[in-house]
Amino acid sequence: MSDCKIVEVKNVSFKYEKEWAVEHVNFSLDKGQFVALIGPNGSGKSTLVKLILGLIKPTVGSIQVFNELIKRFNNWQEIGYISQKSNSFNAGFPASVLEVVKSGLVSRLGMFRFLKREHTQKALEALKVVEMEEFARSSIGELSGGQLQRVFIARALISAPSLLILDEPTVGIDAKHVTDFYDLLGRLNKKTGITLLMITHDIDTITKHATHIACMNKTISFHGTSDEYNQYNEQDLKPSYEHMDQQLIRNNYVEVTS
Ligand SMILES: Nc1ncnc2c1ncn2[C@@H]1O[C@H](COP(=O)(O)OP(=O)(O)OP(=O)(O)O)[C@@H](O)[C@H]1O
Repeated sequence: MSDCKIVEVKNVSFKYEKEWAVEHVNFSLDKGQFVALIGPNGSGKSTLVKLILGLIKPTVGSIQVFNELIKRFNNWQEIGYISQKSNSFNAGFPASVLEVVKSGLVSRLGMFRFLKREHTQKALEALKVVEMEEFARSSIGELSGGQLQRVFIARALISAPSLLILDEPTVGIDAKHVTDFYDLLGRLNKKTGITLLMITHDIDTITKHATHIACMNKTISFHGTSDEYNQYNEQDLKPSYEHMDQQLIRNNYVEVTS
């Protein structure tokens, strides 16, 4: 499963104007992994994701996606992205769930060319994957936060990406539905082999679902399997946010452990 590097970040640092937001990051994502990226507020997680998406360029270092340097990569359909902003989607927008999912084809087909019957079929299939097909004809405004996130995943899945990146997708979803949502992502990852990279603050629950955990505080201070992360925890070495702060201050950055 892990024969192909989906993302390879090599010694990347990035600064916005004067402040370094990301420092000396070495990080890779292998095919089929479900990686949770955790770390305190302002630790550079979203910045790392923006770098991987090519939205900003590294100040130092290089990034490859699907074995290609990011500046040469143009197959962006391979990457689905669900941003933090999707949580603030205008629920009053007059569209059905099906229409929202089909809009995921706009970047591939252009506006107004996603209305064919085969595209409706694809949208229904994507909704089935996220267990939301019964809501296809509902208005998007009728859905709960958790249901809305599933619809956004379906919208991302309709163009069949190999990598799906999610930036704090559970903000505003109640605890019970957060677990259901992570269960769904875990099933999606196992069934389809899609690679997942997700920023989250749900440190306590995410190890049950993700295959790997990466901890960030400007640099990557820990990157290993969820079991390795739990062992770290048992030895009372869990890279809690406070611990990560101290490490960062002491060492400036800490070597990746895997
Ligand atoms: N557009 C920007 N211009 C200037 N500074 C920025 C910008 N975006 C982020 N920063 C700064 O870069 C640092 C890293 O921010 P980033 O959003 O990547 O962290 P994060 O770990 O994703 O935080 P959170 O968990 O709160 O979303 C922070 O100090 C932040 O204030």
